Amino acid sequence: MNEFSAPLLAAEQLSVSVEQRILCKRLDWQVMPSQFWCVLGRNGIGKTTLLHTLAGLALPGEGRVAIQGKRIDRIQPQQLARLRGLLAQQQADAFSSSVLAAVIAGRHPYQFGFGWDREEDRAQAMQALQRVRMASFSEHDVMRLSGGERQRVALATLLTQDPLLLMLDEPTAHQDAAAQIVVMELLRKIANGLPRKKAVIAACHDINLVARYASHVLLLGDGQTWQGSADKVLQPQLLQAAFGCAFEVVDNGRQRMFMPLADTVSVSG
Ligand SMILES: Nc1ncnc2c1ncn2[C@@H]1O[C@H](COP(=O)(O)OP(=O)(O)OP(=O)(O)O)[C@@H](O)[C@H]1O
Repeated sequence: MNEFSAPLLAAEQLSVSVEQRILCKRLDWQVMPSQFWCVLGRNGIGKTTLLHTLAGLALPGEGRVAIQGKRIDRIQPQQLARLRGLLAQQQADAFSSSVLAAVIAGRHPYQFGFGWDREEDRAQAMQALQRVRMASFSEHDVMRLSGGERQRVALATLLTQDPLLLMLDEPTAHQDAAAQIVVMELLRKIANGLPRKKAVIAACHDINLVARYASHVLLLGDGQTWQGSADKVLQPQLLQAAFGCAFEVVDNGRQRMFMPLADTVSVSG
């Protein structure tokens, strides 16, 4: 097995809990290079907790996570930061900094000695800002950005970190309609990019963006998960089982769209 045919990420019999509640039980899951997985499921089902566990930021209740065949808890932090990176759902800035400085921070897994940034680090950071359409903000203060702008700057930081496995918690949540396309196109391009060594996992809420861009879907339901190609998992009956409401499928000839049916959603308090 070589680096292209071996799983980039493997979860084996992974159970994830919060306090006494089991969010995910004995999950077996493999992410191969060049795949773009989206994780779907209702609020509070455990997408963030699962991503944090897969990233090695939280311990699993049972089972294990391996990246390129190596247990994640046995990988040195600097090496781990080259293998996987996580875009958190929200960014908290405790102090002022320029956008460019915040993005250059993504180069830390490659810095040694005093850790001063090199010209190539700056160039890489500027290129990442261009890819997320934020280059003109490079000298702005991160504390003065809008929510959507700040999130795209965080995405640029992840791009400069340049890990093999990009994990993103709701990367389109704060983005307008056009910016959502920019973000999802970028993620698909990264997964598909030559030499096909990378993969993307993104927790998402927009089923139609997922249908348009993801190659694979992990759908979390209560005590149950469904996984596979996006076409296989994005089925109205599976979505209904996971979200508790019915979906109408509209096919415009280019793409299937999933519309939740309002009269199947319980809105009474
Ligand atoms: N630190 C914590 N302490 C206690 N419970 C927590 C903690 N963090 C999360 N939870 C609970 O764990 C469950 C899963 O939360 P998580 O954030 O993983 O869900 P999610 O699927 O990402 O939700 P959303 O779609 O709303 O972002 C929720 O019920 C949440 O209330």
